[in-house]
Amino acid sequence: MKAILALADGRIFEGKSFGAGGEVTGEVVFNTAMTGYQEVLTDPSYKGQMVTMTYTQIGNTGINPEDIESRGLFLSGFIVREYLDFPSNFRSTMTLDAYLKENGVVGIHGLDTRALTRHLRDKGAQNGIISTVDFDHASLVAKAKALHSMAGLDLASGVSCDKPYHWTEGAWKLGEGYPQIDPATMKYKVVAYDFGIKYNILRCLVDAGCDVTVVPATFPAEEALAMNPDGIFLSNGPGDPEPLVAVQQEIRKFIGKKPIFGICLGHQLLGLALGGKTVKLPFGNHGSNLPVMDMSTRTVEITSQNHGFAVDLESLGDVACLGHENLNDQTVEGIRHCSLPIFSVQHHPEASPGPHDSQYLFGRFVELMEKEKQVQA
Ligand SMILES: NC(=O)CC[C@H](N)C(=O)O
Repeated sequence: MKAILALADGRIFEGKSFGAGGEVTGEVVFNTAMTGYQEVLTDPSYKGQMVTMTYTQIGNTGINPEDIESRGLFLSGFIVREYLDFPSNFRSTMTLDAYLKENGVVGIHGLDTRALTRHLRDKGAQNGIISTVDFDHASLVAKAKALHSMAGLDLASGVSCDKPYHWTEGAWKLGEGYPQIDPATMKYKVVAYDFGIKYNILRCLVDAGCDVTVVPATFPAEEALAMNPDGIFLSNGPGDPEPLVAVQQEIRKFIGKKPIFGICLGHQLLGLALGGKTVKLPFGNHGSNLPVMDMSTRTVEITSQNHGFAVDLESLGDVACLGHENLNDQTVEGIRHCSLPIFSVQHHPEASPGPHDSQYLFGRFVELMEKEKQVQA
């Protein structure tokens, strides 16, 4: 069956349908990861977006029940060069096509994703529409043009959990799967704010020795402080951080009281809570092969990233300094509070998919909590 992708600036790509049929809209972004499409599909930070993979063959490792990063699929469309319907992977239990159908995600394949990526890189990420029901170019472009920009949209509240829960699962091991860890053996009590949290972040926190309670995006800071945690974690999530004003106000209540670690949207929210500003990037960074420098050690790490917004360093004045820098576009990749045990990164140390170079950051969070414990003792 035919499918068409139309961009708001009038560019049209014709291809074939796979996954669910219908008509969907969203901001079109490109992801440069060569593997891990299942983790990309289940990353809640893609809510409101349609993702094109720059890697050409997608579907060849199928879908398995273990590599999911959240309770569902939140992106609206999936765009690939060549969809392969015959997976070869000992863990695969279904095809990508069946998975997208089951979850109502519209897919398009057989289009020139390199031309699409170059277009987005040169003109910027923009709204688009995929349709298997309307093939009129002018009508599709008009619908794409009428969409609201990603800037200004609060999407995190829609993907967060509804009530607090305890997380006890550790990292996956070949032949063993995911272990359940006894919270009694965990040394650090962490309250993790869920703005669209990826499961592997929770597993990495558990592996680092944290007893994790996940709380909804709107959870009052007073209630979190009443749990007497050793640290506060702020998760990744979709959309623009700026409209999440109430969340920023709650985060401010932890500053000076608890060690804080933020990832991606959590990092941007922390920047805003510290009095800084965020900006929308032309096409962002989405992939698992992006170089970053840790400014405290000048070590380069290859990272997993998925963001369209970034913190503006100058707006933070002398409250926080540059913790990490993106070596491709020199954007702020992390910030460190000048005097308090507070830091955050724009990239994803939990990887999933991606290299594990940055996993040491969970250890850094634990070190900050340990130091605080000793000061309190
Ligand atoms: N992965 C994330 O947390 C993304 C953060 C934010 N939605 C952005 O696009 O910049």
